[in-house]
Amino acid sequence: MTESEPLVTAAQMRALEGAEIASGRVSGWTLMERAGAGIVEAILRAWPAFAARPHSAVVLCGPGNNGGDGFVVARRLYGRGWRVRVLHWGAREKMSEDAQAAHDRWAALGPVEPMEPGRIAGLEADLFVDAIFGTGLTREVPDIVRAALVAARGAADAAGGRLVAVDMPSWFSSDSGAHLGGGARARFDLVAAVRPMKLGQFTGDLPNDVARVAPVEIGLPEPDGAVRLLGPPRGMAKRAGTHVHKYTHGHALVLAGGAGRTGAARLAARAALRVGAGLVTVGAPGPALAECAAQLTAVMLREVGDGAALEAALEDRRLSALCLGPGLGVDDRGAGLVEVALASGRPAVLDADALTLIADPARGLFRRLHGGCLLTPHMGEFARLFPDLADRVRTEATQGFSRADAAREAAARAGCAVLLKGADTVVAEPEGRVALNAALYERAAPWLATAGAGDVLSGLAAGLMARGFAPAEAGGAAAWLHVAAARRVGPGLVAEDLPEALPAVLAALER
Ligand SMILES: NC(=O)C1=CN([C@@H]2O[C@H](COP(=O)(O)OP(=O)(O)OC[C@H]3O[C@@H](n4cnc5c(N)ncnc54)[C@H](O)[C@@H]3O)[C@@H](O)[C@H]2O)[C@@H](O)CC1
Ligand SMILES: Nc1ncnc2c1ncn2[C@@H]1O[C@H](COP(=O)(O)OP(=O)(O)O)[C@@H](O)[C@H]1O
Ligand SMILES: [K+]
Repeated sequence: MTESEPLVTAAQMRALEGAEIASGRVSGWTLMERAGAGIVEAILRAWPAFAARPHSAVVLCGPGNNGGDGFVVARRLYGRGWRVRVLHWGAREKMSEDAQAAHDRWAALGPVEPMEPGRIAGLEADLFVDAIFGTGLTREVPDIVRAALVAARGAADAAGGRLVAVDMPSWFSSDSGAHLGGGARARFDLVAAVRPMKLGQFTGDLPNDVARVAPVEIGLPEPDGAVRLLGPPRGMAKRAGTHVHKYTHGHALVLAGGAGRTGAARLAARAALRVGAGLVTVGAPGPALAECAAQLTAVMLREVGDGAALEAALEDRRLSALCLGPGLGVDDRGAGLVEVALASGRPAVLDADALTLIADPARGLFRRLHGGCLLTPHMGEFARLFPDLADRVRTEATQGFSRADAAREAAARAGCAVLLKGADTVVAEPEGRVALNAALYERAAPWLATAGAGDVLSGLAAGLMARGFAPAEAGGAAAWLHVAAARRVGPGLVAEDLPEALPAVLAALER
């Protein structure tokens, strides 16, 4: 995968393909041929034994161009000496011209059998290919498709074979990754994803049922307005030079809650320092100072009892970013700090308790958000801030409404960047740009589901904002680094490990 890979919706894919064909640069038939050939290559790369000698395959073809791709795959495998059976669901005459051509070229080589699920269960093959629906899926699949995919998975398991999806496993929304197969489930060993890949391959339910996704290049140009799948962040190295000193890299202030509750802010502060802020200070109320002092060394400490104290601290213009939320408390002191922080216009990460405070309409904080803010909610906090959008993710995902759509709309309303956390973290900007950090597939980091991991994330973002990165850029880089650090530590990870794993992650980025 490239450093930042575009992810599109079905509509964007159709527009891109349509424009490319209309331009005369390429025909639909050529695209289908490239897709089929590329999918076979992806399969052979995934399992070297398949490349070493011919095996056997069953290809399930549907009524649209995804089925057309399936016919090309069948022909290509046959050409490599494979034993291939093709089961078709749909009428040839109703297919597009290109898909009909693919059908006919296969039909000159072997039979096209009707797709009967009862028959699939008894088939023995090393490879089952699902080419029933791709980006054209619009609603819940019919029973026959459900039964066919379940039967294909069962037959593959019985024969020690693999189940591969062409472009999309046929019962998922390519826009939201929502499952459209009722209660039926099947594990897919590979999704061979035509480029640009689809948003639904990296969010929603789909990643839970797919072992890996391999991109298939067919030569379409870069689309506009795509969600960006984040790769390693650039520009993380600290600038060198004779005029560079710690203040060059900014000063982050992390505000802590009361005694006995300062752990979250200390975690965030440590992360901000490790990610390169020149200085980091924890601002704590008087009764919590002793506890913080006992725990902090490189991170500095200052008493910040209330909003007025924060105002005084902010007279130091070198304080270049604030972090509020982890362990802050949802009382009047917390609200006062959030109010002063927002009024100062200083770049600020707002997480956890700060989000709860902002969600409370009686406090009137939401309308004070500005372009220098980054909100970092998990889905629960997001639902407090944007209940209607959270509802839509739940109820309209089957119609294609994604977490990315929700975050985009949320950022527009808030007038600032919104980072919605999860294994599929999305970062949206008010102008509509969205990036996705996928802790999925070869980048899975299940160990991040541990208490305090979110506090570290807000510290990372605050540290990067202190260094001068814009909120969305800082959020995206923080999410990527967070996962990279978690993967370095692996099983047994606790939140304290994450900042300590950063030097190795940052060093690897500089190599
Ligand atoms: N867009 C592109 O640039 C390219 C697309 N290609 C392939 O074409 C696919 C998209 O093809 P299509 O747009 O023809 O769409 P699909 O082949 O995904 O499916 C569309 C067909 O399924 C029917 N259908 C949709 N949902 C249904 C449901 N729930 N129950 C019953 N029938 C349903 C539609 O009426 C239509 O006949 C891609 O996924 C990819 O595999 C490739 O051939 C190459 C290039
Ligand atoms: N299964 C998972 N895979 C990858 N990342 C995860 C997973 N679960 C949670 N995370 C990440 O871990 C962090 C958890 O943050 P949060 O929900 O605020 O928890 P806490 O408040 O306990 O720190 C988020 O950055 C989230 O993206
Ligand atoms: K498919």
